[in-house]
Amino acid sequence: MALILDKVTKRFGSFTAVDELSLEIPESQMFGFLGANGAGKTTTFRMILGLLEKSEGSITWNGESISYNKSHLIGYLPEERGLYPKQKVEDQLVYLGRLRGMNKGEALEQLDYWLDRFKVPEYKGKKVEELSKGNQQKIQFITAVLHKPKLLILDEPFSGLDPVNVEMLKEAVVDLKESGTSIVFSSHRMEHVEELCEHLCIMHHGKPVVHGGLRQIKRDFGKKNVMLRADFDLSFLKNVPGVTRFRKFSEGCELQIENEDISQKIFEAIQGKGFVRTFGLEEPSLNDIFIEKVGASYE
Ligand SMILES: Nc1ncnc2c1ncn2[C@@H]1O[C@H](COP(=O)(O)OP(=O)(O)OP(=O)(O)O)[C@@H](O)[C@H]1O
Repeated sequence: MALILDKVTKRFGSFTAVDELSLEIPESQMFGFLGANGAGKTTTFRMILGLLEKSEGSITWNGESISYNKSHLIGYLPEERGLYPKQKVEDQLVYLGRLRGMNKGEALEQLDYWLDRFKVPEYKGKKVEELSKGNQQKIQFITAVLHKPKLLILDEPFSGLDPVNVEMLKEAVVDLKESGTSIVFSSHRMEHVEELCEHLCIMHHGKPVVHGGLRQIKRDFGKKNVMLRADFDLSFLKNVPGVTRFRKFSEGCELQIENEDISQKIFEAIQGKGFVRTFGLEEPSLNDIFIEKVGASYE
């Protein structure tokens, strides 16, 4: 069973923000949504949650329509964080937990668990406005997961966090996935999606330009990368037929090649030229795939 979007479209007046989007998001997995600003990710999430009316199409979770406001099975971290600045963390989260079907004891137990896990137990009695932006985000994440949702939608969960907190949050979502939660998240950082997701979708102008399993997407792309480090100038390799991109860096270069066979030609071309320290054939990165399909990088 899964979350299924069938030809989902959202129009704002004459502008189409999401255009006949069909996706199958498998259960108990992590699904990544990539796309440039304005690609339609948040609009899609809001339609999945029933917070925004679809213009066309259908969305079902395990065969039934879903609504964030009616179901305690869904957790949501919105892009526009929405905690009350003047209220204490404890009061606010107990209140929100109760709205999601928990009693006070359960909400407090979960709150303590998460505050300890995020190494911030002292925030319990603080007002939200007293916390830094990144720490407010951790509290907002706890709000989304407090009631142990089965489907968790996270809009840009890692944005604005320092590297230590990014790791902490990543570990938390991996654990949630392993305990059976289905997680859908958006990110501008392709390496996060690459690291965490089995399935993904790259949105572009409201359409999915790439969609499916990460391994299959990379296999279908065909092109590979060759990493080279050598004690001689490698620039001549950009002229080898089948080399589609040449990137020089301090100690070597990265070549994008049309297919795996070209690596043999590269190997032959460097014979006898000097000392080669690294020669590696690598899968394309999601960034490579994004550049090819969308024509621009996020970074
Ligand atoms: N309420 C609205 N009225 C009119 N246009 C809207 C509305 N909400 C979103 N849009 C437009 O729909 C498009 C998709 O927006 P959306 O917020 O879904 O993008 P996104 O992929 O989440 O972008 P970002 O990465 O910047 O958050 C944008 O062009 C946006 O301006």
